[in-house]
Amino acid sequence: MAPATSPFVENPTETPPQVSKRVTVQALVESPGLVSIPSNYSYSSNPNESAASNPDEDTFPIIDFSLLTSADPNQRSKTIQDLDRACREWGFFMLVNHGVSKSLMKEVLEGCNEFFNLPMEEKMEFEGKDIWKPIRFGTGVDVKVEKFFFWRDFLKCYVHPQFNFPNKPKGFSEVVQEYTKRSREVIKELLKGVSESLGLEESYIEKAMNLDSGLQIFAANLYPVCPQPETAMGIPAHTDHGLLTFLIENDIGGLQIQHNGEWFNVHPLPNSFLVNTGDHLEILSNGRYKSIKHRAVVNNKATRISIASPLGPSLDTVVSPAPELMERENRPAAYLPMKYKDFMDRQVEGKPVFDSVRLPVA
Ligand SMILES: O=C(O)CCC(=O)C(=O)O
Ligand SMILES: [Fe+2]
Repeated sequence: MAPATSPFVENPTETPPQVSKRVTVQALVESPGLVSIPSNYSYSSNPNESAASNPDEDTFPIIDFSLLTSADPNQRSKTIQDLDRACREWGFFMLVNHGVSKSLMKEVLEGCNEFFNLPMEEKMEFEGKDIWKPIRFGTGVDVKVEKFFFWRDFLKCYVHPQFNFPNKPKGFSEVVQEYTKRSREVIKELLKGVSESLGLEESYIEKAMNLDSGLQIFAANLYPVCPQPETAMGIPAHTDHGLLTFLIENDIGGLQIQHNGEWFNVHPLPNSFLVNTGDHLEILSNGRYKSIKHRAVVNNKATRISIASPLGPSLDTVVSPAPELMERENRPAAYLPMKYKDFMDRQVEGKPVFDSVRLPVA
């Protein structure tokens, strides 16, 4: 187990000696004369990581939320078709005209910046290893790759069905409560469209996934300026475990997504939400919508902040492919049923959980 003096580990493990006293990336970059990164932040040797290119501007899907909620049935059904294509072909899209105000999004990003700039001892109050801790501050670590550390600090809070958030900086909790409430409403509306795009009744996902007590997380990521950006990694390739994730960032760029086996840089349009499908939408849709791998790289120019807010089923929901879908398509289940909480618990134990629920037909 980690010694008590080195608290910032995402998974219980021994803490590498190189960083035992240097607890966050932010503290590391503030140390005088840092010109190169400590060896256990060095990621370039991983053979699975490859360079990314930019997608053609007009190929990355954009969904106009106002058309999805339009009173004109033709516009709505056309948008549902676009949504289907975006989820099938990319698993990522930009959502525009979503109605969440520009000023609220800006306030949330600024508040996160203020939170990360609080004195260390104030943030330490929220430090912890237990993923079920409702408010958790820490730094990214990968115990599987030789105790490797990522160039990322984070604040992760469970914001629904119960709202948990630090009481500082002053007034920030209220801002985040409003932001997560508004984004949850938009995700729920999108999931109505997704239900229809799967040929299910509009409220299918909401009911089957018990979204009234669905798990929503507010995950703020801080990627400080890195002296050797090509060597470090912000977040390694992963999929998100919920249904849909909303992502915003402070216009710095760094997200890369996998598409047809290649990596692409994604720069969201100003004030848009970047939306991606998660593991449980893949399971529910019996593999029609794949949960797409993505990662965040770092840079040597400016600090990047991103905020991911995924919405998933309620923790006690057992998720399996929608029976109506399997019947209609005459396809067997490609995934085993599993309770959402068990799925998350297993993931933390480092087990390849998504691969273990996926059956050979997927
Ligand atoms: O920072 C980013 O762009 C990605 C963040 C992310 O994938 C996550 O928090 O799950
Ligand atoms: Fe993610």
